[in-house]
Amino acid sequence: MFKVLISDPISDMGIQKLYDAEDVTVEKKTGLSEDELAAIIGEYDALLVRSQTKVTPRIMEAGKKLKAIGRAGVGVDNIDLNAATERGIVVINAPDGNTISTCEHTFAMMMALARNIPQAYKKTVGGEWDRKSFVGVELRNKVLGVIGMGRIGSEVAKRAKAFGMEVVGYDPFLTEDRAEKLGVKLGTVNEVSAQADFITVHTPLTNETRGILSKPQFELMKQGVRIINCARGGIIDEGALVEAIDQGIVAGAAFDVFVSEPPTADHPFLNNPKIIVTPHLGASTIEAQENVAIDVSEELLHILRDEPFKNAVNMPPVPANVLSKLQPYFELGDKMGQFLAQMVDGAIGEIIINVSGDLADVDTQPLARYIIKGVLSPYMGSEVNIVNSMHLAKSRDVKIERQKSSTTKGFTNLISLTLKTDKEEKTIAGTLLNGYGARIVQVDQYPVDIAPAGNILLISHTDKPGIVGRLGTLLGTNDVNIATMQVGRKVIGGSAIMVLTIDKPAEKAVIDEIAALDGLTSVKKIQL
Ligand SMILES: NC(=O)C1=CN([C@@H]2O[C@H](COP(=O)(O)OP(=O)(O)OC[C@H]3O[C@@H](n4cnc5c(N)ncnc54)[C@H](O)[C@@H]3O)[C@@H](O)[C@H]2O)C=CC1
Ligand SMILES: O=C(O)C(=O)COP(=O)(O)O
Repeated sequence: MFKVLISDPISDMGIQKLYDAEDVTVEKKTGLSEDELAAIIGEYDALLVRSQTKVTPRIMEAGKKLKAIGRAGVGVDNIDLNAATERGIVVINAPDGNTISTCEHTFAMMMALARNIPQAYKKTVGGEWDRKSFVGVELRNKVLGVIGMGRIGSEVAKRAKAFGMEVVGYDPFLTEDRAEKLGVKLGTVNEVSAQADFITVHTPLTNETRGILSKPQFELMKQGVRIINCARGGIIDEGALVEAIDQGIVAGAAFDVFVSEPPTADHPFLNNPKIIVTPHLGASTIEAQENVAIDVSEELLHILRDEPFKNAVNMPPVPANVLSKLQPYFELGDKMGQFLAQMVDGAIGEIIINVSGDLADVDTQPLARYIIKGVLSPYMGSEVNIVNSMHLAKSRDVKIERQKSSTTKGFTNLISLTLKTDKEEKTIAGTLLNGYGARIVQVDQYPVDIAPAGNILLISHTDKPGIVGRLGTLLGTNDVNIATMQVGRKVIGGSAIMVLTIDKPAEKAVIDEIAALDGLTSVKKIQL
């Protein structure tokens, strides 16, 4: 039974799938301090959060069973992604479900700002009928600057066009083509700053976006510009904004987010009549909360059940066409990695993955994650998974090389895997055989046909009469039943290999006895 902890308020309707799952129990405990969360997180397989819970390295360290952290929303700046990746914890978000709500909140803020609605409301309910202090501006014919033209920024731009605004946008990934489709003029941050009457930001908070609008940009802006931030506190420098308002450059600002949330009572935004604020409400609609909770719950179930999932934040996305081609080979890759790692002696220094056939048409990085996981798992057990396998290999200075070649040796696809250790270099090759499934078809220079599963003995010996018989007798006396057996050699009387699948793992004492047989050079026990 998987245990899921929900530590922020999340729509009950949206997480119904989790409640309904027979293999999952759900517990809700909101408003926990870091100490309180650290004390209980060890019991849970998954944690579901919004933006309040700070998922620090300490929480992950205490979360020994944590397999996944789900973020019911977009921004994951409250989750330490590096710490999650190092520990093999998948972090998923729900990137699509709150786009429209946040876009609409941005518009609500822009209009409230243009017409002084919060300030006018306050006076009116206070008993004053003040019409002259709140003369606003129209949006029509104004220039809207949008920094960050992703999901939310693009939706804001579309609506701005409907309001008769001209839009100038900046986003390092915005192509001329897409800008044209959206009817948006492209500009740099400084050009946007200089041309706009309203500026709204819709980027994540990163080292590049922190303070993207600061003193130098405010100095370029038109007198009377209005600024909106419904993305993340810190993208617009809070101090520089207050200064620009005092200097009369900025006529007003609308903020949904703060550098530190909630802001302290003396925060300069809270008593400035030109700044309107909301408490991080962008995604707070019934619809958005249901959408993100549904999306994240479905993904969590996939991860817990070891099924394919799509919105991992700490793994590169895999396009659907690549996934459909590679997915059948994931298990083979994992097993080949395990097989070869148990075959070699010495410390692994380099892993070379070579693919040929149809597989060579696509980016093999996702397959490589499975292969590396397989290579490392005999040493690291369940500590390694497809999220952290690359990271763990690199952090141990293991070189990973991915190659493609055109020789398939008669197979439709072939994966060839080489491990270089400080003592030796070994290669195996595997494929999926139509109707037969995964097969290892080559061990070093010997052609073989091995289903990569169960208990395998890999024996190197000299090709001479009697060895097979002696080995069979020895295993029989020790009550080890041979299921399949293959012998491979290049020349008569030369070096040869034997591959046996046996019905139960051979004890160490039996392996030692086999190793002592005359004519044997090595015996390796491989468990898959
Ligand atoms: N206030 C709220 O409640 C909510 C806030 N958000 C925040 O809104 C932001 C945007 O969300 P989405 O549009 O869904 O994300 P998105 O990933 O679709 O868009 C972000 C865009 O920012 C762009 N970007 C990244 N670095 C940039 C830079 N240096 N300069 C300019 N553009 C840059 C990216 O290329 C991307 O197009 C996120 O920070 C998210 O956390 C999202 C939902 C609710
Ligand atoms: O999705 C996002 O990035 C948000 O900022 C929404 O945050 P919330 O889930 O409302 O705490």
